[in-house]
Amino acid sequence: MFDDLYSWQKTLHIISIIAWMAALFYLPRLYVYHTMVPVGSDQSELFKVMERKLLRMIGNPAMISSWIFGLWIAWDMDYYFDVWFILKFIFVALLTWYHMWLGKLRKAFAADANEHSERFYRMINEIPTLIMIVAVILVIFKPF
Ligand code: HEM
Repeated sequence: MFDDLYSWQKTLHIISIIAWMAALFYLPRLYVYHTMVPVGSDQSELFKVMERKLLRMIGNPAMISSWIFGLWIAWDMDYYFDVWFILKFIFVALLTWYHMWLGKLRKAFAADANEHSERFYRMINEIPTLIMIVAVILVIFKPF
C-alpha cells in the first residue's frame, strides 16, 4: 500500500502546494497591514522580519518542491504533451511570476520604499486564489 511511488509523489506535491499557497495567500495580507504602520516604527520592523521569514523559509522552498514533484510526476506519467498539463503549466508559471513579484515588493518594504496602497495589496491578494482554482480544476478533471 505504501510502496506506490506515484502516490508518494502526489502526496509530497500536495504537501508542497499547501505550504506554497499558505505563503502566497498570507504575504499580501502582511503587506496590507504593513502599509498601515509608520515607516521606521517598531511594527514596521517586525513586519519586515515576518515577511522575510515567510518568503524565505516557507514560500521559496515550497515553490521549489512543488515544481520538482509536479514535473517528476509529469515525466513519469508522460503528461508533457497533454493539453490540460500544458495549460496547468502556463497557469503555474504565472503563479511563479506572481511569487517573484511579491519578492520584489518585499524588497521595497525592506528598504522603506513601498509605493503601493493598502487597497492595491488587497486586490492583488485575489490573484493566487483564481490561479489555484483553475490549476485544481485542470488537474482533477483533465478536460482536454
Ligand atoms: C509547480 C508546478 C506544478 C506542476 C509541474 C504540477 C504538476 C502536477 C502533476 C503532473 C500532477 C499529477 C496529476 C495526476 O497524475 O493525476 C499534479 C497533481 C496535483 N496538482 Fe499540481 N503541479 C504544479 C503546481 C500545482 C499547484 C500550484 C496546484 C494548486 C494550487 C496544484 C494542484 C494539484 C493537485 C490538487 C494535484 C492532485 C490531483 C490528483 O491527485 O488527482 N499543482 N500536479
